[in-house]
Amino acid sequence: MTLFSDLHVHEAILRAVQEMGFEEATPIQAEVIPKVKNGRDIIGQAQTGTGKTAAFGIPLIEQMSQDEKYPQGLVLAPTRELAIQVAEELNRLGRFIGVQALAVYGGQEMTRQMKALKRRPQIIVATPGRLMDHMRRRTIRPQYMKIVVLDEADEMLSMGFVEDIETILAEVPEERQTLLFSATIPKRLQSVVHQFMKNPEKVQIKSKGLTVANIDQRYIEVPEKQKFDTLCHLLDITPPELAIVFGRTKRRVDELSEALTQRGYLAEGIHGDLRQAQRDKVLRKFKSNTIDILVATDVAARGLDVSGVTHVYNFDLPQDSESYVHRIGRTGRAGKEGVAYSFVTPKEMSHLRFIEETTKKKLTRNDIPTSQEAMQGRYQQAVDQLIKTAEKGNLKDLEQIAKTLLESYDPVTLVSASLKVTTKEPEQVKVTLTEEASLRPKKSRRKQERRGRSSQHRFTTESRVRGKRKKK
Ligand SMILES: Nc1ncnc2c1ncn2[C@@H]1O[C@H](COP(=O)(O)OP(=O)(O)OP(=O)(O)O)[C@@H](O)[C@H]1O
Ligand SMILES: [Mg+2]
Repeated sequence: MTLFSDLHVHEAILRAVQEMGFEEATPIQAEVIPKVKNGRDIIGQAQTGTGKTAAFGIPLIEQMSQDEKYPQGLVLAPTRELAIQVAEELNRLGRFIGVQALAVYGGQEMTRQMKALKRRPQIIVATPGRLMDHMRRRTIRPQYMKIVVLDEADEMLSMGFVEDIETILAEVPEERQTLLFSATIPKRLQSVVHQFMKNPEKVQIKSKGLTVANIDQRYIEVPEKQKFDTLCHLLDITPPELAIVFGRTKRRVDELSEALTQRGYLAEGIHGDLRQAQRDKVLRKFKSNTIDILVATDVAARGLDVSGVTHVYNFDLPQDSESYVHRIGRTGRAGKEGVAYSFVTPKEMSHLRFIEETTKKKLTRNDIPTSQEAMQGRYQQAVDQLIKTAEKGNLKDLEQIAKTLLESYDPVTLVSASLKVTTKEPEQVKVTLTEEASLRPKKSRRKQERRGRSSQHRFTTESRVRGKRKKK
């Protein structure tokens, strides 16, 4: 066990860390913090939800000086939501030491960002496209940057941001320190990565596989047409606290969130074609538990840290095993337990085997849940609701009515009837989703790696659009 004080973290940051409730450093933090302080370039790989943000955030904040006029630290992130989240975490860590971070991302008014830049934050957290806009307008000058962090580096590089990152780094002083983090750093990207770095040291937290042990990973072999009922049944059998359902395309996400709403679940969708204000609103509702199901494309797969996510459903199996790792990693964070279900069509079974081989983790097979099981689940929810209400008390107003009813009916009939009234109706609403084609069988990993970087194919509609980067 390593305490933050053992790592000689600045006192003001120690205070912040305490307030955030961190008792000890996670393994990646314990390894990375001293190394960054020594000035090394670092490639940090550790599983999802293990505190990589603070691993780079703490030493980054420590090296910012308060009297510089220009930003000295830069964090690049692949999505807007992640940029916002990382800036928030840095601001929490930096609040007592007086270091500020600002998120700068597409879809937000330029004027607003320019105004915020006038407050002279020491750290800029940005999506690459918007940062380049600011650099062109000279509203952000990278000449004084000392440290650059590429969070979710593999995603940014395989998304088609390589040129942007090259452009950005060309303007950052050579003698900078470069840090690169992700839960997955595929071999095929290592040569790209090295071009941005000086003799980097790889820090990899040893683990059995790419995924965390506290996620219970299951799969259900299910024909495309039965996926939706299967999802509803699972939601009824074990209602999640918060759940994320991943779909392959934007259309899929729209249709799914609509269908779930029709069936009475509190769900909303998020994807790259929505206006930023809408994306923010949906995420806010999810974080505040106003909705309990977030339906998303891979735009929500990377880095997002929402506490209380108990379940992830891969409604559609992802193309890449990296995407699988990150999607399911939205649960089981910071040592908590989580469950991840993946729906696999019969034709996709070989693709599932490929994912298992890459992540070094076998998934547990589950049968398709039956309507009876779902019905039992709904009854159980009614029972829970009844007991909760009974235990809460404050039922005085109804007591007399209850007594009168008991004079004419027996208690068993009455309780059964009240359960029936509170039980959620079974699937009456007919729902039809546009069918998605099964994924083509994936080549074996070795063959794929031999084919080199050209094999970073990304077939999904979402990724193709994201590849154009402005749409992110
Ligand atoms: N030392 C710590 N003790 C307890 N909780 C921590 C600690 N460090 C970070 N956390 C919390 O753990 C959660 C996950 O951290 P973080 O988002 O940095 O994970 P990550 O490794 O970047 O995951 P991902 O690969 O999904 O991006 C956050 O809520 C963070 O505040
Ligand atoms: Mg992260």
